[in-house]
Amino acid sequence: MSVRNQSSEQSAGTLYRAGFACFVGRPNAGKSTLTNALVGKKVAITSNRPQTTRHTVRGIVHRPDAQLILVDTPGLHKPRTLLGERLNDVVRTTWAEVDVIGFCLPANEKLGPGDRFIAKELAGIKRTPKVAVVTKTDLVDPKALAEQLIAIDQLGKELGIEWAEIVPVSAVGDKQVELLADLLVPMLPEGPALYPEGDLTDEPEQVMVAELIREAALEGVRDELPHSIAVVVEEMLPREDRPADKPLLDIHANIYIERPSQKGIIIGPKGRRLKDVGIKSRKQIEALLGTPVFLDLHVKVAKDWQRDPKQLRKLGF
Ligand SMILES: Nc1nc2c(ncn2[C@@H]2O[C@H](COP(=O)(O)OP(=O)(O)OP(=O)(O)O)[C@@H](O)[C@H]2O)c(=O)[nH]1
Repeated sequence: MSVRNQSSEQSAGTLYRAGFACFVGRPNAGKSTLTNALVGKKVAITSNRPQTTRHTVRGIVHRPDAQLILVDTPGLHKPRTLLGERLNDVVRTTWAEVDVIGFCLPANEKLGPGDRFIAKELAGIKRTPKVAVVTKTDLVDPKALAEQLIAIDQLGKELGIEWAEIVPVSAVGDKQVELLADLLVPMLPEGPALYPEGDLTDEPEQVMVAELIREAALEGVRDELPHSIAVVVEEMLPREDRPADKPLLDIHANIYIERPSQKGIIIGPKGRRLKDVGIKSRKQIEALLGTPVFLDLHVKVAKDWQRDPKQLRKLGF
């Protein structure tokens, strides 16, 4: 078994690498926290670069030697319906397309049926390297950690998964997060950066909120409006005079389209579509920010915004 510690030798070499990784694992395994720890406070603005990946980019690790792009996969579920099976096909396709998969397993919980279910699926993905990431190591003592490492090693043997690495990390305690990046990078293909460094922002919440609205607004009309919508969050303010246990966040956002003729597509008959976009994205924003939200959406025309540098700047590109 090769378990990596900070003292392990690190990859040398001057080649530049760029590629994709995704973290999988059951709910609460620590995937988001780890992504944030790797990427830092900045998140990717990817709205205008659909050609690079079909997957939602969660964050980009920029390093002198590499660019590691972390993408989201939808969760894998025990399929009970045909739709469930189709969704799982999407997950498998993503797994086969990324350059490396990080399988997150919390150090403080015994391997369970949920982990096994995902591991069995991973075993079917032969070509993509799989790294077992033992998360939340700050919550256990060395003995418990050692036992978990052995259990994961055995799980791999039992299911025929060859772990490229088994790496214990603590995202909260900032232990071995850097090492994890060092181990993932050599698994990426050689090649130039896929995103310019400027594609990062310090305002993750605002950008993510705009991105959620944009996704919802594009749903079902992608063919008609492929890249011609942009969303700008104008204001995010807690509503005044609310009791402390009933906060409300007011969010005002504009959906920009290029031509007046596109307005009808976004708004829909009797405004129904825009209303649905509002309901759907509000739920997701509430889940993201953990607070009730009042979402005020407006549709505006910014003529030919994709071709106008001034407009592009205003729209955050
Ligand atoms: N102590 C400790 N807690 C952690 C660590 N990483 C994550 N957590 C906590 O574990 C919980 C779940 O973490 P998330 O990062 O949201 O897990 P996730 O896998 O993204 O969860 P889903 O979004 O439900 O799939 C949160 O309460 C985190 O604060 C860690 O390194 N140490």
